[in-house]
Amino acid sequence: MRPNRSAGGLGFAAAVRFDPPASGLRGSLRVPPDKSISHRAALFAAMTPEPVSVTNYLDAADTNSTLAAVEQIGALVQRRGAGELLIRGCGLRDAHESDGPIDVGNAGTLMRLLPGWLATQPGRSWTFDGDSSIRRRPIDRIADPLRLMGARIDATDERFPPFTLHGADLTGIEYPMPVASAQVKSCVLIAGMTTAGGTTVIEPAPSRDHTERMLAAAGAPVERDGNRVTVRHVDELGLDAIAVPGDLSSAAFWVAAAVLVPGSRIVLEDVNVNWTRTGFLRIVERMGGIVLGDLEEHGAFTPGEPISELDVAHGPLSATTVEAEEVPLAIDELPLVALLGCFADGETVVRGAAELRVKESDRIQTVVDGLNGLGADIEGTDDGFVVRGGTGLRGGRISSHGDHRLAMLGAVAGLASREGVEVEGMDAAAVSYPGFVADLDTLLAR
Ligand SMILES: O=C(O)C1=C[C@@H](OP(=O)(O)O)[C@@H](O)[C@H](O)C1
Ligand SMILES: C=C(OP(=O)(O)O)C(=O)O
Repeated sequence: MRPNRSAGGLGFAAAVRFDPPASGLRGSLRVPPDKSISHRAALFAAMTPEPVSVTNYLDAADTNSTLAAVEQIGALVQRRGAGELLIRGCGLRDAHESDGPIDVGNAGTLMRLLPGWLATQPGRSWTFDGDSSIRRRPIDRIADPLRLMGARIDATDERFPPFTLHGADLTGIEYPMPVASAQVKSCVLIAGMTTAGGTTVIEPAPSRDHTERMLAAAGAPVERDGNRVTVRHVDELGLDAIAVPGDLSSAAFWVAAAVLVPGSRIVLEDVNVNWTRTGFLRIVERMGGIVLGDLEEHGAFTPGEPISELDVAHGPLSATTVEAEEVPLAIDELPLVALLGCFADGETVVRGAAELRVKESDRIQTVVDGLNGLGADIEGTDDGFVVRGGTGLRGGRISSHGDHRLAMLGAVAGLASREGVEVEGMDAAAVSYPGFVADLDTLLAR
């Protein structure tokens, strides 16, 4: 049976209702292409002097901002069909100055990675800006290492967009990162590949490694030694083709929905199962949820990313604790851990996740307020949350606060609740998953 869903309102304020379905989610689905890998595909293609073919590129607001940005600095993007692009780049040392500011929209990844490349262009400057959410997100985390390498960055209140970046001939550094952030690591490695002696970043804990994999595929010498990642000098990148796999962070919403809604059994196809992204699946498994898939690192996709199907069924859950070292491996899925915690026996705790406070919204505050408003018993801490679970959710109304992951969290909460949930600002899902509601219809139609 179709869910009872009604939409009202205009623009970002549109509210959409998600009711518990009469039977579970069923069938198979291809989730959208990976957002992190799509951003990197466009950026790396733009840095490459020869044309690069990209297939299965994510057509969503964030990754469209990246295409617009690379066009603004001189790359030509030919759109050949759904998700199919041919990108003719500028080469590593010839990014053009842009007429106006580069608008990163809502995309933190674009705002933190592109400066890594542009900082290497001596004598040229660019201004970056974005939406109201991006203007609250710090850039000192990339400005500090880029300044140590020789670039100049003038930021609003020292650490926020809009900011202006002045490129320079950079010097290599060895950089112990104060936060476990794949965006900072990627920025420094991208900048580092033009430095004479190379550049090393030291991660406090492993984070997603798509940049390292793409660097290696493009011929940039990159090595890992424990938590140290070093990139060495390269004159130009060489890449022919990039095929983007399915996004685990988007798949995670269906994993949670299938685990929570009685009678569910679904298969998600061609999902990227890079170990640095599958922390959420390990957490779900620890809570007693059943997700079957081939999570070994083989079956490589281009360039060097493993994929698998995920076979997920409804089942009971028990509480778990997520500690700091697991956080970067499941960072964007932690709101879903809070939701699962509401249905799990015992107390679910997430610690060491203060980074959630500087995402598209303060995801500790918005998750805690949002789920408590639906009948949860969840308490925020400085660096995470504590959920007293087992009673499920009544339902009610939740705001996305313009945050795509909050919007989709609200939808899944509605499916799992007793009385249904109205999500205010569901349109925010278009940042990473424009087809979310249509895909839900597919899983409810079987
Ligand atoms: O490198 C990336 O593509 C990303 C890294 C993570 O951010 P941080 O590096 O800030 O943790 C993640 O939250 C974001 O959605 C995408
Ligand atoms: C935090 C996210 O992305 P970004 O940092 O690129 O805005 C996200 O997608 O949840």
